[in-house]
Order: sequence, then structure tokens, then C-alpha cells
Amino acid sequence: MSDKLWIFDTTLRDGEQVPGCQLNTREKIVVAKALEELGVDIIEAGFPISSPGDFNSVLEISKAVSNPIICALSRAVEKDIEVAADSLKYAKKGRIHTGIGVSPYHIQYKLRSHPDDIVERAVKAVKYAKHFVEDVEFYAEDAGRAELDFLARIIEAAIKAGATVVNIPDTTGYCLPEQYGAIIRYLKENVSNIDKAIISTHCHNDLGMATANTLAGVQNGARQAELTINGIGERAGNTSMEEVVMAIKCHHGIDVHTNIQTPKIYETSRLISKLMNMPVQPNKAIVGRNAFAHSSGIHQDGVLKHRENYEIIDPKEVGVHESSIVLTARSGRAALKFHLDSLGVELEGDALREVYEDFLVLADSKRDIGPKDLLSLVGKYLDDSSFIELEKVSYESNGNIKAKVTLKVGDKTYEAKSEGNGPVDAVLKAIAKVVKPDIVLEEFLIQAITAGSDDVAKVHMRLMQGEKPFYGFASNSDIVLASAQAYVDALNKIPVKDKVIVA
Ligand SMILES: CC(=O)SCCNC(=O)CCNC(=O)[C@H](O)C(C)(C)COP(=O)(O)OP(=O)(O)OC[C@H]1O[C@@H](n2cnc3c(N)ncnc32)[C@H](O)[C@@H]1OP(=O)(O)O
Ligand SMILES: CC(C)C(=O)C(=O)O
Repeated sequence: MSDKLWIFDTTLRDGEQVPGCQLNTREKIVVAKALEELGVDIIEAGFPISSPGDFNSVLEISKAVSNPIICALSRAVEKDIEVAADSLKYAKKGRIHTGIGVSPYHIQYKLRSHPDDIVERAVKAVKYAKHFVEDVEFYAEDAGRAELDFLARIIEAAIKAGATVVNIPDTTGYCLPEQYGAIIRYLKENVSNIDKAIISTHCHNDLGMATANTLAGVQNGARQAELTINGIGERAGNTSMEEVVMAIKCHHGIDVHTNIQTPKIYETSRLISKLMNMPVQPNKAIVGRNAFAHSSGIHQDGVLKHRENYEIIDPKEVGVHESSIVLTARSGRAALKFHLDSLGVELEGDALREVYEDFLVLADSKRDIGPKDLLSLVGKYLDDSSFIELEKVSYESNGNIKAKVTLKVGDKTYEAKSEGNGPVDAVLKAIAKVVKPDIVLEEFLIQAITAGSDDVAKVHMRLMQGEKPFYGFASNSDIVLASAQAYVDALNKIPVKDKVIVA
């Protein structure tokens, strides 16, 4: 049986330090409950001395969540520790996380102190925290740049003082994987009481090494990993939970297991992104929009023949419904045929070759090839009676928000009106009165391309028809119009036979 790797989530503490990501207590409770569902072992809920709001969040999370250990951060300062302890008073299992800087930089320039004093303060802090809780984690801040013999000395002293977990942060994201792994190995070999505590990793991503360093730590004996959802965190971020968990799952050579319910990864990632206003970069491993999107012909053909040709993870394992095949000028006939089939146009041989040649000319001049483009290429083979064109969108907000849309479906024109709790809601509801393919809007992301108020909004939507996802994209300086266009784009991808047009 492999060892358990304790998953310590710090999205609500290190993640929340990111500018613009601050959450209120109610939102933090939503996140904490989602993390509990995901199966994390420890939730670092905040830094209670930092503000009354953060104190209150730790207090309320302790009441709302029962399975994970709730952890509160403090400096090696008595007042911090007292406040942390107070914030944990309702926690079923509470942990105080205290510590101090251990690198020459931190000792000399930040704490303006000397090594003997730092060891003394560390020991005092751990002992003081032990008055309040049994479970005390000690962090040796900036361990990644510390002198190894001093690091071993302070870790040994912290364990002797009662630390149950010793955290070895690469605070500045400086280490290479071999270096970080070697630090953990050194502690295993040179700290006489190391087996009395769990070694924890806490890596930052300044050089893009956070996941690799965390795994190197685990391979050398760490049994707790401090992680955040989507890798959010101070500066370039922390180690991303989804990457570590899936790397362990994919590689049996890393002989540990976690409690993480991986099919919940995607929805948790989206929840955090939405609440924290932090879009996930499209190429982000595991949870990025393109993580399971294939856009070049050789890959698309390979995936369509056998998914594992180009995917090491089944998207369902992380809660993504299925891979997507995106049409570009680099696509081949296999991908084109796949899309035409889904529009109900089944072409083979010469007919397919002929359409493919036209497709390439179009794709060279246009980035996104959507159903409308495909339908225009295959006009003569086609029943296009259910293709939707958005002709007009208008809305007013005199107290109630009312929207009106005009849609052309095939050669018929429809008008529909609806109210909603916002203009986007009202417009989408009006469209849904005309086209009713029994769908659920599951994901809706608006991103500004630059920061100005006159900026173009990029909308990405995911509609679900049963288990099947349909994606819609649009960009426009008018957010309401962009949303309506993305909705219609997704609706047009639903196969003709499954689309119901309500007259
Ligand atoms: C690596 C990490 O520590 S990650 C956590 C980072 N998160 C945060 O900093 C968010 C919460 N922080 C805060 O709200 C505030 O900084 C507080 C409440 C902790 C302290 O506020 P202030 O008393 O105004 O101090 P300020 O933030 O200006 O400076 C930090 C002080 O803590 C000291 N300090 C920093 N880390 C530690 C530590 N681990 N143990 C003891 N003292 C520390 C610094 O040396 C400095 O002391 P000085 O003023 O005597 O030079
Ligand atoms: C408080 C510690 C664990 C930290 O966040 C860091 O060193 O990066």
C-alpha cells in the first residue's frame, strides 16, 4: 500500500493574497465547502491576525466544515498565535501554522536578527502554539535559499518543541527540482527526530518549477503538499493542486495516493476562478479551456481513432465532459468529417475532398471556423433549415429588464421577448424561447482583452445537452451582444436533428 500524501489547500490564504482575489466570509465558506467535497485534508483558512474579516472567516469556516483540518497562519509572534488559536475555537480539528524566515536574506535584512535568535523564536512560537492546539505546523520561510545545516538545526529544534508538521517553503520559487528534492533528502538524513513529524512542501512558481519541485519533494520523502486550485498565489502563484494530484495519478512510480475526488477538479477550478475573478489561462494544464482541445490535423485524426494517442488523461477523470476537436487551417479531413457529421452532413470520398479544399482556403483567412462557415461550404449537400442567425438584439431597463431578439432560422424570421434579472439573462431567455434544444448553460466566462473601459469583451460559453458539451465563442465591445452571439454560436453546433425550433 502506498503512503498517503496529505493535501493541504492554501487557496483561501496564499491564493487569496493575490490582488483582486479577496473574498468575503460568505464566499470563503462556499469555497471551503467545495474543498471539503473535493477531498482536501487540510484547509488553510486565513491569517487571522491580519484583519477582523480574515479572523471571522476562519471562525465561520471552522463551524461550516467538519472533515478537513482547519489551519490558521501566524508569524512567530505570541499575539498572532493567540488570535489564530481564538479563530479556531469552533474547529473540530484545528492546526496553528507558525514560523519564521530562515534564509540569510530573511535573517539579516528582513528580521534584522541572527541565527541563534531565530532558532529561539521558532522554538518559543511552537511551544506557545502547543498551549492551544496539539497540531502545530512550523514553516521555515525561504528554506529554498537557506543554509542547509542551519535549516536542519531549526527543523530539529521545532520538532523537539512539538511541531507535528514541518513545512519547507521555497518561498521565492528559486529552486530547481533537483535542488528542492535534495533539501528534503538532506533533512531526512540529517535531522535526528525527522520521523516524528510530517515534512511538507510549499513551492512558488517564479521560475515555473512549482509542480516539479513539489513532486521532487514528495519523491524524497515529503508527505504533505501545500497547493492551491488553479495555482493561484502570491506573485507567479503556488503549486497547482490539479497538476500535482494528476501527476501522481498518472505516474505509478510516485508511490503515494491522495483523497482528492478528481472528477470534482474542473468544477472546483471554475468556482474559484469565478469567485476570485481570476480567469484560468486557456493552456493551463488539466483545467485550461484548451487542456483537452485538439486543433491540428494529425492530433485530431489520432484522437478520433483512439483517444489515448494524444491524451494522457481521460477528461472525465477531472470532470471535463469530453475532448474537443477545434477546426483550424491545420486541421485535416478527419476533423472536418467529424464536424460535418455532427451537423448531420455525412460526406465521404470526392465530396469530402472537394469541401476540404474550400475549407482550407477559408481557414487560411479566418481564425475560428464555426458551423455557419461549414454550412456555407457544404450548401449543396445540406439541409440548413435550422441554422440560426442573430439579426437584432435590444433591451431596456426601466425597473424591469426586458429584451427583444430577432432571429432568422433557415428562411423564417422569429421575434421573442423576455424579462430577466440582467440584460444578458433577458436576452438569452428570449433566444431560448425560439430555440429550445433542452440545454443547460453550464459555463459562462467574460474576459476583457485589455484593461480599458472601451475594451472588447471575449465571451466563452459551454452549453450542455445531457452529457454533451457545446461551446460558443464571440467577441464584441458590447457585452450583451457578445453573450448573445456566443450563445447562438453554441446552439448552432447542436446537430440539426436535436434542435427544436419553437414557432
Ligand atoms: C511568507 C509569508 O509569511 S506568507 C504570509 C504573508 N501574508 C501576509 O503578510 C498577509 C497578512 N499580513 C498582515 O496583515 C500584516 O503584515 C501583519 C498584521 C502580519 C503585520 O502587520 P504590521 O505589524 O503592520 O507589520 P508589517 O506588515 O509592516 O511588517 C511585518 C513585520 O513582521 C515581521 N515578521 C515577518 N515575518 C515574521 C515571522 N514569521 N515571525 C515574526 N516576525 C515576522 C517583520 O520583520 C516586520 O517586523 P518589523 O516591523 O519589526 O520590521
Ligand atoms: C507562510 C509560508 C508557508 C509561505 O507562504 C511561504 O513561505 O511562501
